[in-house]
Amino acid sequence: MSLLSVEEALLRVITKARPPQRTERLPLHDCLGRVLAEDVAARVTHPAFDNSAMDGYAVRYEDIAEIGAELTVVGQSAAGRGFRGKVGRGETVRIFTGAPLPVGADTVIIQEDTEKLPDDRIRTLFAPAKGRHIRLKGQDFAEGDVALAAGQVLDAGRLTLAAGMNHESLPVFARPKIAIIATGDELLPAGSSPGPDQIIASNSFGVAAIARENGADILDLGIVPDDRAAIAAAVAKAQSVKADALVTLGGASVGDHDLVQSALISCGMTLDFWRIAMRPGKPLMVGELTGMSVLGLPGNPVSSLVCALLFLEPLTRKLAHLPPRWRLTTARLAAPLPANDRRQDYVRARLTVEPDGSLLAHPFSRQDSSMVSIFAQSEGLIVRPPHAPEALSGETCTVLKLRDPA
Ligand SMILES: Nc1nc2c(c(=O)[nH]1)N[C@H]1C(S)=C(S)[C@@H](COP(=O)(O)OP(=O)(O)OC[C@H]3O[C@@H](n4cnc5c(N)ncnc54)[C@H](O)[C@@H]3O)O[C@H]1N2
Ligand code: MOO
Repeated sequence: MSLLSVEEALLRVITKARPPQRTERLPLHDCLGRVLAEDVAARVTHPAFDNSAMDGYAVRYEDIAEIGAELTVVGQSAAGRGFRGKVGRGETVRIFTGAPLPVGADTVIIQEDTEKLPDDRIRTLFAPAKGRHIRLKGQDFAEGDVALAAGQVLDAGRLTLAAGMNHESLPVFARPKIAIIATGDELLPAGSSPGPDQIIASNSFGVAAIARENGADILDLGIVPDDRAAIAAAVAKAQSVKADALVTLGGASVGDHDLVQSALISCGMTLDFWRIAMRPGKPLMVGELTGMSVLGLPGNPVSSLVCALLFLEPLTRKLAHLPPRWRLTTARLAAPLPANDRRQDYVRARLTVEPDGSLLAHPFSRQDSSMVSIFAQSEGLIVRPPHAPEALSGETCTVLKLRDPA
């Protein structure tokens, strides 16, 4: 059986996904990490008026071109309370950072470059260039300038700019809705008392976390038994809330109780592919059901998490209009690895930082895809391409980073 490569599988997941065009208007504080749905133009000009960048004195350049000029202080311009008069020959106005530049002045001399004389007079100790320490009206942006564009992700700088442009709310794309169904007769919710042969369903939490941190809202449809009608009922729920994607957990393999694929096909799903050359995660299934992307993840906890990182994360980001996240980096192996077979391997590893800032990857000796404790301790996954030869300690390897090393 020839298996689809990880790259080909990812390409197929991504090219078929259609990002929803739903938008909403949110207060700025709720916009962090959201994606702008429209271009945004400035409602004001910034700076709104010529103003001082420093605390000092507003002067006429021609008066202070020579060091040692003596000037009379005729008033004060503070932020929010400007000087209404005019600066004439031999005159200056005490000015503070952000305060409007008075009429007549064209330069600011900082107070450290002056000394006070009796009778409200000052002497200059330095001759700044003409126009020094002045922020000109509109030098940042002018009313009507489109300074933020549709598709941009809102971060600290862009939120500050939006507020500065006098927007209290912004039009953003709605977060895509992703429904999750855990399947398996053996599963019980976390916090319950497992009887014989029962286990706690854990995967939904990690899979939901991956979707959430990449911009999705989650609809956790809970646990359904290995039963076609029960699976169909849960799928109908996902359709009724118009989920943009459906993720199933478990029942993806070839056992007699692995019914997810056939149940979904009975519901009308078009199967795109099933099974890929990857470890863990071989039984990944991908399809489409009434406009909903469907990802069938394997039940083993580590398999479902690795598949979620490799396929659900990029799918979610596309549905959320977010750019791809670049998780790959390089490290040196702290231990040798055996030659690989035909499946691209994602080897759980701890990462440490060397004194020169480079990363060292320490593969765990136990890689069973049921061992969620090992995954939870891993800072990265060493990527072993299909048929990679044996790797020696100290060799450079590619790592998919899960979190920053401590
Ligand atoms: N004959 C073959 N057997 C298997 C193959 C194969 O190719 N031929 N593939 C293996 C691989 S690889 C994987 S991965 C698993 C995946 O199987 P399923 O997706 O059908 O998963 P289940 O059988 O439902 O569960 C596997 C394992 O994980 C536990 N599980 C399931 N759901 C959850 C959950 N939500 N939270 C925590 N743990 C869960 C379940 O109890 C099982 O122990 O198939 C291999 N078999
Ligand atoms: O690919 Mo399975 O996910 O090996 O355990």
